[in-house]
Amino acid sequence: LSLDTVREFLTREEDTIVFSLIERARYPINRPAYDPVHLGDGRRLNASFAELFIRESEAVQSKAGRYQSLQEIPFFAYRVPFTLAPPYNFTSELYPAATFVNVNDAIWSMYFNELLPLLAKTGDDGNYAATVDSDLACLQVLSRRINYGRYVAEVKFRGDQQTYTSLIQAKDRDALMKLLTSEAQEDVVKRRVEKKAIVFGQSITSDGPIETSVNNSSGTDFKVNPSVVYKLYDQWVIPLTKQVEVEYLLHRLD
Ligand SMILES: C=C(O[C@@H]1C=C(C(=O)O)C=C[C@H]1O)C(=O)O
Repeated sequence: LSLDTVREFLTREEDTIVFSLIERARYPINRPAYDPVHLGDGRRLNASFAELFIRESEAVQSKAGRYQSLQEIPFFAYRVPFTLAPPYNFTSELYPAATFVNVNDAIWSMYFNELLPLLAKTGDDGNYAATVDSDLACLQVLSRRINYGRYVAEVKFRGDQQTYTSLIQAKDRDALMKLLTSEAQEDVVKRRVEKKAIVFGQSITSDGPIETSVNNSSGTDFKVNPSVVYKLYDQWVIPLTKQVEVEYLLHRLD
C-alpha cells in the first residue's frame, strides 16, 4: 500500500463510475420506481421499489460473500450465517478499529436527491428493474470509491505518523482535513474524470475523430454530461472521500 497504488485504484474506479453513469443515463427518470410501494390491499410500504430491489440484491450478494472483502460495504446490514463462495483468506491493510468507517448514508441521499435528477431525463418507459439495477451499479462503485478513503488515510497516516498522531489526539478535525488535502491532486482528478466522460461518452464512428473537449457549451452531445461528472467529483465524491479519511483517522488510535 502506497500513495501511488491507492491513487491508481481511485483512477481505475473513475472508468467504472463514468460507465455506470452512462448506463443509468440511458433510461428516463422512471419516477414510480422511487415512490413508496403500494401493496394490493391498499397498504403503503415506507420503501420504494428501488430500495426493495437494492436490499434483495445486496442480500444475495452478501450470501455470495461480496462483503467478505472490506473494500465493499453494503447499504443495508445483513446477518448472513455462511457464504456460498469458495473461502478466501482476506487480509486487510486497514486498522481494525477504524475499518467500520463509511459514509453510505450520505452517498445514498446524494445519489437519489442530487445526482439522479441531473443524470436522467424526464419520462417513464416502465423499465424499472433495469433502471434500478443501474442505480445499484452506480451506488456500489461510488461507495467503493468514496469509502476507499480509509485506505488513503491509512497510507497518509503511516507516511507521517508523528504529525497525524498529535492531531488525532487533539481531535483536531480541521487540521487533519488540511493536512490530508492535496488541492493539486484534486484538480488533476476532476479534470481527468471530465475528460473521461467526454471520451467514453461520445458516439464513436469508424472514420471520425475522437473528441477530447466539449465543443458545444451544453455538453448534450455526450451520453452523460461531462460537466455533471465534474460536479459529481467536485461537490460530492472528493469531499465525501475526505470526510471518510478524517473519520478513519479519528479512530486510528482507538
Ligand atoms: C484521495 C486523496 O486525498 C484527498 C482526496 C482526493 C480525492 O478524493 O480524489 C484527492 C486529493 C486529496 O485532497 C489523495 O490524496 O489522493
